[in-house]
Amino acid sequence: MAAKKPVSITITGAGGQIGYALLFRIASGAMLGPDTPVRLNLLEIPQGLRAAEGAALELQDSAFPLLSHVEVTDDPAVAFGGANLALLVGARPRTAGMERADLLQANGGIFGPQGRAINDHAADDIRVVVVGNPANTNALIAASNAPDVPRDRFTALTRLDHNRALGQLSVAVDSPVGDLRGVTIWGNHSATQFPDVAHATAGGDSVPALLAGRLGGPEGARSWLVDEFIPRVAKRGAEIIEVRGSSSVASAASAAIDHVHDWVLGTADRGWTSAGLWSEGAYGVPEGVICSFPAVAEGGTWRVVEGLEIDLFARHRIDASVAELVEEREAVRSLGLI
Ligand SMILES: NC(=O)C1=CN([C@@H]2O[C@H](COP(=O)(O)OP(=O)(O)OC[C@H]3O[C@@H](n4cnc5c(N)ncnc54)[C@H](O)[C@@H]3O)[C@@H](O)[C@H]2O)C=CC1
Ligand SMILES: O=C([O-])CC(=O)C(=O)O
Repeated sequence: MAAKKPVSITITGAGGQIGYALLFRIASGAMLGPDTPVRLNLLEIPQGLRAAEGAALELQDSAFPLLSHVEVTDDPAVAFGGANLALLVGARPRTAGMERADLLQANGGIFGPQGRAINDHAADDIRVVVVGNPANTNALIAASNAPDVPRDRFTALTRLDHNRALGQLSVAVDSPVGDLRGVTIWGNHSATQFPDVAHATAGGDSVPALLAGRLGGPEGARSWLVDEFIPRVAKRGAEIIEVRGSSSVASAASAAIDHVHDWVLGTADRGWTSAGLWSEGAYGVPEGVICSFPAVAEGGTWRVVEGLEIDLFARHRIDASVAELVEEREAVRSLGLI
């Protein structure tokens, strides 16, 4: 049998923390499966090149049978040349005294040029996931600067929020995470996100009913969701920073791998997951923001799961997070970034 052609994967910010947690798992086959060789193109800024080069040395020392080549560069045209997949991790973190507009502008300087480089140099089947924050709006900037690439190839990572929700629910209803279905993260990867369990099941049983059974009825379940579950998931990033002394790294890398794995290989019979996708108007979300939706993937394409009943409580929460996405879009538009 002819050897499979390696999939060319660009990782930006490869010399950073999440990069270091990602590279070895991708090279081991965790993302694309045990029979798909990979070629890794690591993009860094000049200050980050040595760290990326060090990681490349360690990749060589790991002798991964699936790893065909590693390239380290600070030139986006080289890094995205022929790329089939791109994980955009490198971003400008918020520093003391920085307003949101400053952060959006600084990231516009990264994701605009990277979008153009993807447009001009990537392979026709390029698929992009943005991890670097603010992930949804950075993905919007990149997509808007890549007019020749179909919009639905640009996504933002909200799988970490989804996995966090599964982790919390697993404890709350005493069910293995693998038995949980029907959880959704709606909106922005920010504190306004809405982790929604109205349609969730555990081993086939309704999660709202299980919660009510454990928490003294529907009111107890509602209080737990509003006062504990939703804020815990939405603010988990801050909790990790406080406890660990630095932001989520391994869980973020793991979620990025889950996102790409499911996008390329499909969600099959595991039900829906959550992904930040270009809105075409589903659930009343305005077109042209990158919003987290319930989503399944098949044949390399994400599809929003439509037709879910949205009650008034959910509607308010979704609308609030979408309003933030629209505000961010207006801010980057007024800065001339999209
Ligand atoms: N969407 C999500 O669920 C999550 C997102 N994040 C975000 O991921 C991003 C990366 O986090 P870490 O790896 O911990 O940060 P880090 O600071 O350790 O690494 C970032 C790397 O990106 C590089 N970089 C900066 N500008 C670049 C550019 N223009 N091109 C290529 N590389 C560039 C830096 O040199 C650095 O090595 C942050 O924005 C963080 O907020 C973190 C956790 C979860
Ligand atoms: O909160 C942060 O700074 C990092 C992040 O996006 C997360 O952990 O969800």
